[in-house]
Amino acid sequence: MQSCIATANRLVVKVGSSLVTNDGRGLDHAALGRWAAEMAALTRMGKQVVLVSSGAIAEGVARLGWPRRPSALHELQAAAAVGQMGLVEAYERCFKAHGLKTAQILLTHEDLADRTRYLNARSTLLTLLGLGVIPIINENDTVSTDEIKVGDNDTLGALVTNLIDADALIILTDQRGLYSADPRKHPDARFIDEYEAGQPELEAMAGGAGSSVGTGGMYTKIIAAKRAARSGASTVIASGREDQVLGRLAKGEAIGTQLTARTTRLAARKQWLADHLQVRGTLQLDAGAVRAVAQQGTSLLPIGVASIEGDFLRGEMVRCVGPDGSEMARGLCNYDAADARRIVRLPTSQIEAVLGFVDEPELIHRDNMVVL
Ligand SMILES: Nc1ncnc2c1ncn2[C@@H]1O[C@H](COP(=O)(O)OP(=O)(O)O)[C@@H](O)[C@H]1O
Ligand SMILES: N[C@@H](CCC(=O)OP(=O)(O)O)C(=O)O
Repeated sequence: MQSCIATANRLVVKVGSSLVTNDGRGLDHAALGRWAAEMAALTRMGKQVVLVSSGAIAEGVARLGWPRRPSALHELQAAAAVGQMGLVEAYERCFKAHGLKTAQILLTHEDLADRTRYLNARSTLLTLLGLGVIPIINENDTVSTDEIKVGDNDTLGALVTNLIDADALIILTDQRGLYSADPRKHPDARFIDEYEAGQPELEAMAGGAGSSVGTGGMYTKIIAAKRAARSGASTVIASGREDQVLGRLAKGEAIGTQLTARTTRLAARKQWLADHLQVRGTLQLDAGAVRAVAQQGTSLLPIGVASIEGDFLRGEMVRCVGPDGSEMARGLCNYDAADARRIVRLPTSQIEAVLGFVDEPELIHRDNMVVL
């Protein structure tokens, strides 16, 4: 089997607390340096890399000289604030050694649940990647209370994977990958090389929370892989202590456990389009446009739209109906309702003359449309 990382262009790499902090003893600077060197090599191969790093609380606990991880929320939040400083300072230094700039992004659940904030987070991350910067993400633990937090960084890694349409998620941890049972308790457990993400039997293999340093254990990694697979991204769970783990995966070597997404990214996106978004308006297509979209699989151009109902913003979901009023497709409109009204029935070449700008030549791009 060739690792899915070989063909992935955009990657999210998640590293867990026990790895980052030497099992809670304090930041493992040598390990951070090794991962930074490997991620730098990936960027030289043309891949875009986002790092999701845990370890703020564990590092804060070590810096404050506390004997163990506290349980009171305000103490955890205080520890996170102290530890996050050390984390980003160390990463900045490690990436700088390879000529790479870093950016700190602290996210909360609300940033990913609220549509406007979601789009802002997405566009900031994509801008940073376009600039060749390595975004380093963690949950904003100091302001996240139980009710509103993502809770663990495996889940955060999957949410970020979906947020930026990454091709794959790599979860580095303190085990070689997934075993048929927790290897700490079952030394005879069988190693899993590859499995289809989202299969229920995986959840049975992963016990509860793992080490005393991290939060998730293997269970949250399995659920993260299931989540990432919904947007068509496969997940690799591997040991962060394995020599050259990222570089070897990028060369196609099968290391760790690969949890493969069954659907392609495009098919997953279309499923999401079909299921999840609120419809804000209606485009009435002429018979020629219905034929082109439904039978020839083309994008929807303004010339094929007779009229528009509703009030929607650029990027919002609209319904496409035929001359008989029946819904035949849905998609994300490239223009807001007011601009779209001004360009319907016109050839693409006239968009600029009418609006003074061209966002996209089509009203709805094929990739952002699902035909019903
Ligand atoms: N089926 C399994 N295969 C491998 N590890 C497992 C399994 N079930 C539970 N675990 C435990 O999960 C731990 C990793 O989770 P965790 O400590 O939260 O790591 P991280 O900090 O990297 O997120 C392993 O050390 C292991 O003890
Ligand atoms: N945001 C927390 C990480 C929580 C977490 O999920 O840790 P882990 O299970 O080690 O990935 C921190 O930085 O301490």
